[in-house]
Amino acid sequence: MSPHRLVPESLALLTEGYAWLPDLMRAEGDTSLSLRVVGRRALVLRGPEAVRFFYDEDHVRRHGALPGPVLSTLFGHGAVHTLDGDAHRHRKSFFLPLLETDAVTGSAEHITAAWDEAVPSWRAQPDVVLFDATARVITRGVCRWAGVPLTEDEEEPLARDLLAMVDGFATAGPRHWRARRARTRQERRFADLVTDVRSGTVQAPADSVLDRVCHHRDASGAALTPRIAAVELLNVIRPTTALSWFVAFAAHALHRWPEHKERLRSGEAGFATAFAHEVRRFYPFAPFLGGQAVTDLTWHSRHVPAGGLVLLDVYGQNHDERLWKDPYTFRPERFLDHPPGRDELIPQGGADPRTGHRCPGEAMAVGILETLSQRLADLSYEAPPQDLTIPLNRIPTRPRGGMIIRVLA
Ligand code: HEM
Repeated sequence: MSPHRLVPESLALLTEGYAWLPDLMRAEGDTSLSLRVVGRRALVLRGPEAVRFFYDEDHVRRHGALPGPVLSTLFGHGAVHTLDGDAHRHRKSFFLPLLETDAVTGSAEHITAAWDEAVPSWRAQPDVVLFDATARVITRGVCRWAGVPLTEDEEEPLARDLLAMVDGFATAGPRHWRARRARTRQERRFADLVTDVRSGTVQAPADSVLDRVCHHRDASGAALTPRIAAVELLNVIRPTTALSWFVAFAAHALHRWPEHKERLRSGEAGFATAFAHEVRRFYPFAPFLGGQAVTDLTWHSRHVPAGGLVLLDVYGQNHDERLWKDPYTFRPERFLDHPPGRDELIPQGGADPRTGHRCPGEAMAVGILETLSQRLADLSYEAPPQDLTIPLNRIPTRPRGGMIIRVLA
């Protein structure tokens, strides 16, 4: 096989989705790959050792690596995701308190309370699209926890915009334009909120996420502009609401393998955590991560010149049989026997979140997914006939019908 493929790979990504890099790796019989992506040389890699290589700032930088359409929808221009070195470390320090137990338990408590408030209204409806209903629950809970004021009327439009920003980042056409409009609208609204807090018109609860973003200073010592503060505030609220994808997947898993319901209900030590990890490993969400080679790089005899792309095959690594026995079997027990190694399970990035780009919301994501999976197992509902397929050529994907449930009295 030729070392550098010349097929229009951006097109392959759009048509093949999550299977794109794993299929190429399989054809190569290897854990790394050289190819061209929109005319640029690229190195693709996976595995715990590759994770450490990828997260070494002497090898890969993020600035200039993320395409404009991804920034205009998913992350926001000027976001922490795009920074390197000192600028990154300073900005990241705003997010690091999310790793603390207070944030993990506090956010989960607020979101679980919002779930409990919503359940009676679900009973009154014939059918509930769990994906959409969960987004509304999480939006209410995370805003309360973060100190962001939100009236009941504002909940649904905000939840819809937050989902749209994630849903439209990897596609052209109407989903993408909806995502851009959603981001423009919410960046404006959150920037106004920051301005109001700074002027004293709105009170932010002391030490809340809202309070902290208004006072955060960058490496230069300057306060964040209202727009950048809005971008980073959204980088807490938006991905938390994106947990709706994992909750829909958790419901899908409980539908296909209902034996896990009893173990979730029983409160068995460690099982809910193992279940949350397996949902994050098994189901597709982030396909891969990308950066730019700082210098000419060689990985396992494959080369990429300075300025070329380096892609970490996230979905492929989470299903690599060298790391996971029977990778396509949903088996939470694997994490009871063996808690995930730092650089093995990487649905939210790898290496150390304190120094690199790994997701600072990972512990929150696991905590929220644990409690909402338990709530789901406790809920009395049936799933009416619906399309449960999860198309792998759609990024991000989910059960086609959004997991429709009928909540019983
Ligand atoms: C649905 C659950 C989530 C998924 C799948 C997810 C996934 C990811 C991934 C793949 C990255 C990129 C890592 C890298 O570039 O190396 C990331 C970064 C990030 N995530 Fe998450 N995340 C989730 C939830 C959260 C939550 C709940 C928060 C905050 C409360 C959060 C905040 C962030 C931030 C701020 C970054 C950028 C970090 C940096 O560049 O230093 N995420 N996330």
